[in-house]
Amino acid sequence: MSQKTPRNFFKPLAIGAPDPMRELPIRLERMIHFVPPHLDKVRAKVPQMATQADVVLANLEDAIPADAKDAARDGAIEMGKMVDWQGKGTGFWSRVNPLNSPWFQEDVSRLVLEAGEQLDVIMLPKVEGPWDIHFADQYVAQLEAKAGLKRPILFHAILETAQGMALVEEIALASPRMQGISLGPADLAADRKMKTTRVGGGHPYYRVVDDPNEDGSKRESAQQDPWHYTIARMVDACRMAGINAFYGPFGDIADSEACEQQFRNAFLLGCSGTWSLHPSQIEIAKRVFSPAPDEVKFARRILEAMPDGTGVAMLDGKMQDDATWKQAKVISDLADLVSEKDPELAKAYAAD
Ligand SMILES: CC(C)(COP(=O)(O)OP(=O)(O)OC[C@H]1O[C@@H](n2cnc3c(N)ncnc32)[C@H](O)[C@@H]1OP(=O)(O)O)[C@@H](O)C(=O)NCCC(=O)NCCSC(=O)C[C@](C)(O)C(=O)O
Ligand SMILES: [Mg+2]
Repeated sequence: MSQKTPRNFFKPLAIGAPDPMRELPIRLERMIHFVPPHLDKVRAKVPQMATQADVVLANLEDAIPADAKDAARDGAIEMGKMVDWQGKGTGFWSRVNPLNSPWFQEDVSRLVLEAGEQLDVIMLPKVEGPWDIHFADQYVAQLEAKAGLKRPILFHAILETAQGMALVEEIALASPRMQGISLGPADLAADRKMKTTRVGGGHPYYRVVDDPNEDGSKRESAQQDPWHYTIARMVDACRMAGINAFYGPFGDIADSEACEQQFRNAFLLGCSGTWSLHPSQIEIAKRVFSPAPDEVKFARRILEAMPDGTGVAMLDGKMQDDATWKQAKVISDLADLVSEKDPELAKAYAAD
């Protein structure tokens, strides 16, 4: 048997570590905003970021130069103390360096021992299989016990390798700490030997061409989404495990239109949120990952038309039944969560 027994799955992995969570806390996580914590100027804006983003993340991994890793770690711990994260209802996460790097051990030990009470989630990059999660799980339990933490720290894995992709279901199920998974399109592209130099989004060469026209006129063609399979598979793995799927980074900061479309496709396919690398992407993510008022109103009409969620009803010529009731509930519940945080949208959802 390669799996733990059901009873042991929810036992703490170290004496004195907090009990693992059986249900994930219900949180609005439309965007995970990436902060380079070694830069004093950017770190100074963290209190402001905490009022704008649902989650603020101290990034210690890629994009932080090797000679700034120590400063980034110090900056991340300072970020933990700069804001009353739980009081504010904003998530505080950190992306640590990978397990095979010279920085992982110190990243995790210092974060848990010095900022463990504030830290909601550790993001683990380049996860290859469940063994990576098991190792980090045990290590964090030891540290939680040492720090006397009462609330367990959760894990978020990034899918960045072909092997991680092939084992995504096992990764999603590896521990009760698993909160979610994001797509890492840049590393994944490299590992798969995709011929791209972008961070997410489409590619002008990846397209479908219409059949030839009889008159020989120019054939229509359109770009396709090279991430469709990956995102859909990630969503299935996450939802099977009862955790959340997230899109990830969109590197062309200047192309807000393409960013919005990529985010929207992920939202429609089931993702709860995305990453923002630049302040301008926070607004895009907020727009996309909050359901549109028209959709919310229609969803609530479905719920009202079928109060106990069974039977059949017609709304505007469209058949509704138990399954559309469930779809409507997803949208309505998300709108409730958004409304708690956003009075403007609460008003728009409630308006006739
Ligand atoms: C892209 C960069 C260099 C452009 O930075 P910039 O300074 O050139 O941009 P700007 O437009 O000139 O900045 C305007 C203002 O916003 C500030 N600013 C700018 N960014 C931020 C930020 N994030 N948070 C808070 N403030 C920010 C910036 O400091 C400036 O402030 P100022 O007006 O007071 O001078 C910059 O935005 C940045 O460093 N972003 C984070 C990048 C990052 O974390 N990359 C790694 C994640 S993606 C990844 O790892 C891939 C993955 C998953 O692993 C895989 O696919 O494999
Ligand atoms: Mg990466």
